[in-house]
Amino acid sequence: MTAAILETHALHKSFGALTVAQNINFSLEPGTFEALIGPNGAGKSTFVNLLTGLIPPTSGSVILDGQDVTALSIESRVKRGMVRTFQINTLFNSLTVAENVILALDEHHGQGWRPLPSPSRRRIIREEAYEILGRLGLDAWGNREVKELPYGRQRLVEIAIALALRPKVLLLDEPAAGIPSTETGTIIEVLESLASDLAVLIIEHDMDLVFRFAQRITVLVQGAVLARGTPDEIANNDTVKAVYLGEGIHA
Ligand SMILES: Nc1ncnc2c1ncn2[C@@H]1O[C@H](COP(=O)(O)OP(=O)(O)OP(=O)(O)O)[C@@H](O)[C@H]1O
Repeated sequence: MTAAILETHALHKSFGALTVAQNINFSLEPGTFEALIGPNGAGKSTFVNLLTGLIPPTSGSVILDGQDVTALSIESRVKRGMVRTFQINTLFNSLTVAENVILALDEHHGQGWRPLPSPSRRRIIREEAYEILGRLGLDAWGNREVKELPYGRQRLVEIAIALALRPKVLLLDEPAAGIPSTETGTIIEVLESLASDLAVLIIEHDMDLVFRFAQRITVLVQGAVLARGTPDEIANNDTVKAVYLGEGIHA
C-alpha cells in the first residue's frame, strides 16, 4: 500500500462549547481523488482550514509527506506541497491569465531560483505558465485579462495558480460552485487529467460531480467522520443515506 501523503491523527477543534472537528483520523494517498461531503455546518471548511493551517487545532496533528506540520504556518505548508485553490476574488482581474500564473510561479521559484539573465528567466517561466494553462485548456486565454473570462474559466484559473505552486496535495473548495451544470464536465476533465501522483481533496455539494469523479468519499457529520469508502460503498451505506444523501444517489 502506498504511504499516505497527508494524514491527520485525532484532529480536534472546538470553538468554546461547540466541537466542529471530533478526533478526525484521515489519510490521503498520492494519486487519489477524494471528496469530502456532508450537510451544511458539518465542519468541512473547518477541516480544510485545519489542514492548511488557517486555524490551529485544539489537539491532534497534521502530517504532510511524513512530517508533522501542525505547528507550521500556511506558507510553510504551501512550500511543502499542500495547496488550496485561491478564490476568484484573489485573482488579479486586470492582469492577463498568463500573468496571474507567472506571479504564482515566481512565488514558487522564490529564492530557490538560480539568477539567470532576466529575458531567459522570463521566457522559461512563461513557457512553464503556458504548459500549466495547456493542461487546463486555458492556453488560448493566456493573453486575456482575467475579468474578460467567463466565470467557469476564471475558476480554472484558480486551479492553474494552485498547480503553479507544484502541489503534492491539492485542496479544492467547491470547484464547481456557481458554474452552470453544462460546464462542470470541463472541471471533471481537468481534475481527471491532473498528474497521477497528485492527491486531490475536494469539498463539493454537487453530488453528481462527486459520484462521477471521486475514488473515495469521506462523509462528515457534526464534525465527525460518519463513513469513508468508495462511491459505491457510500451510496449504499444505510446510515449515510439516512443522515445525508437520502435515497436519490446511485453511484
Ligand atoms: N471561527 C468560528 N467560530 C465559531 N464557530 C465557527 C467558526 N468557524 C466555523 N464555526 C462553526 O463550525 C461549524 C462548522 O462550520 P463549517 O463552515 O466548517 O461547515 P461546512 O461543513 O463547511 O458548512 P457548509 O457546507 O455550509 O460550508 C458551524 O457550526 C460553524 O458555525
